[in-house]
Parts: sequence; structure tokens; C-alpha cells
Amino acid sequence: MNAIEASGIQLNRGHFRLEDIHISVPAGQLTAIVGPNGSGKSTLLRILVRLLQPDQGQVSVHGRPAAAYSLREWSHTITMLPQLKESLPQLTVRELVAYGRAPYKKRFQPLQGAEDRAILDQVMQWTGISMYAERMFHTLSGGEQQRARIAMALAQQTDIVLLDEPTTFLDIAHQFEVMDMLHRINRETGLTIVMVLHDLQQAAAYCDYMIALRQGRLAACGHPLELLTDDFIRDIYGMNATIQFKGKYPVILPEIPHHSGGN
Ligand SMILES: Nc1ncnc2c1ncn2[C@@H]1O[C@H](COP(=O)(O)OP(=O)(O)OP(=O)(O)O)[C@@H](O)[C@H]1O
Repeated sequence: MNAIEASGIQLNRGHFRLEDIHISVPAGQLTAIVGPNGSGKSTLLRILVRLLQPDQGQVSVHGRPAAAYSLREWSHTITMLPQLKESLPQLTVRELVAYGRAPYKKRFQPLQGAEDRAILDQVMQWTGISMYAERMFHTLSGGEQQRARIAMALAQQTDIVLLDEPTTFLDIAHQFEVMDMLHRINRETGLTIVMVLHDLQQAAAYCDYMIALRQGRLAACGHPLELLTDDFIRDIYGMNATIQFKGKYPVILPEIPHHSGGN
């Protein structure tokens, strides 16, 4: 069962073309979208969530064309958290997370009814930010901010969440903390999660499925542990590397030309 299917996607931006993309995103699993900088990962995510209209091609969600969903139905079905680039207005963490409930607001009703408040408490607990609920968002550390932003996306209670680089700007411990959290939420709730990731080792450690783009085209898709080979790294990233397995997980050892070992 697929949560998302995209077929024949084309987008021409002059200097950049997304060409002939056919992908399926399995329902209830963790999917990574990988590929070099500028290969079209964020562009594809924006097309999947209907923020960008492709020149050609179709996106279907739960077997139904994306265009057939009303705005309200769509906002209850799929959401996307963009990259952590923009600065947010001065809000408490609870106020920020409550933005996720906006698609459920009915006219003349307050934004936070009893049901909304229960959902906010639940998603803040899942993401481990309950103790920061009344703190100003901008006073949180990068890792805490990312968890608060993810809580906002979860508060929208969609079946599918798309995350654009959820671990970028985080130190290694916080990267794994966020990936662990997403994995746990996926396994406990069956939420379909699609993430743009740069770290292939994280993709292999946590994701069930991987979609690789190269220069605006689909280069490969499948289980990350099956896709990750020396040839894959060379073909997609143009870099020589050796993959070694540490237990179940691949470790990428790059061949760095002219590297003298740090001395
Ligand atoms: N709004 C835009 N207008 C014009 N060109 C854009 C726009 N957004 C992205 N692009 C271009 O489209 C191409 C693909 O960008 P995109 O952000 O999708 O790549 P990406 O794989 O997500 O890259 P990164 O890993 O660096 O975030 C790039 O050449 C980029 O400059």
C-alpha cells in the first residue's frame, strides 16, 4: 500500500529541470529522499505537498489524485515542515505548536478547545518538549527548536508528514535524538514520514525506503541497505568511497584525494 504515488513529474525552471520522476512512498514507513545539493529534493517535496505545480505529471495520495482533495481535506492528510531557515515570530512553544491545529479551527471558535489542548499535550510529550511549553521558542537550543517544529507538524494530525532536512544544523547527538524520536513515533503511530536527508548512514539506520535523485532525475529507489554500495556513492555523488558494515549498518569511508591523515 502506497501513501503517495507520483508519476511522470516534470518541472522546468530554465537552469534546472526535474524530469520524468516516478516514485511511490510506502504507507506507514520512514522514507528518505537523498541526493547531492541542488538535485531537486526540496523541489520534489514541494510538488508532493501541492505547494508547487509541476509542468507535467500526477501526484496521488492514498490512491486519489492530489488535485481532487479540497484544501481542508488536504490539510488533514499531508503536511510539510520546511528547512530550518526562517526565523519565527516571538511565540511560546505551546503557541507555536498550536499553529498545527489551525486547519481544524472552525469559525467563531477559539483556536484551542479542550480537544486541541489534549492533542498539543500529547505531541509535546511525544517530542519531549512538555517542560518547555511556556518558554519562548527563540530561547530554545537548536535541537529543542527542531523538536518543537516537529511537534507543530504532528499537531496537524495528518497521515503523512514530509520533513525537509530535519537534522541539519544539529550536532551529532541531537541528530540521532531527532531520528530516534521520528522512528519511535513512526513505529508507535504508523505515521508515514518522508524526510530529505543528507546523511546516508542515518538513512540506512532509520529508514525503510530510500529515493535517490541526481540532477533532477530519479537515480535509484529501494531499501537503503540494498541501495548503499560503493557504486551508488560514485554514481550519485561522484565520489569514491568504500562501504563497510559495522554489524547491520553501513559505514561510508570516503577516499579523500591527497589526504595526509591530518599531519
Ligand atoms: N524558487 C526557486 N526559483 C528558482 N530556482 C529554484 C527555486 N528553488 C530552487 N531552485 C533551484 O532548483 C534546483 C533544485 O533545488 P532544490 O532546493 O530542490 O535542491 P535540493 O536537492 O533540495 O538541494 P539542497 O540539498 O542543497 O537543499 C537548484 O538549482 C535551485 O537553485
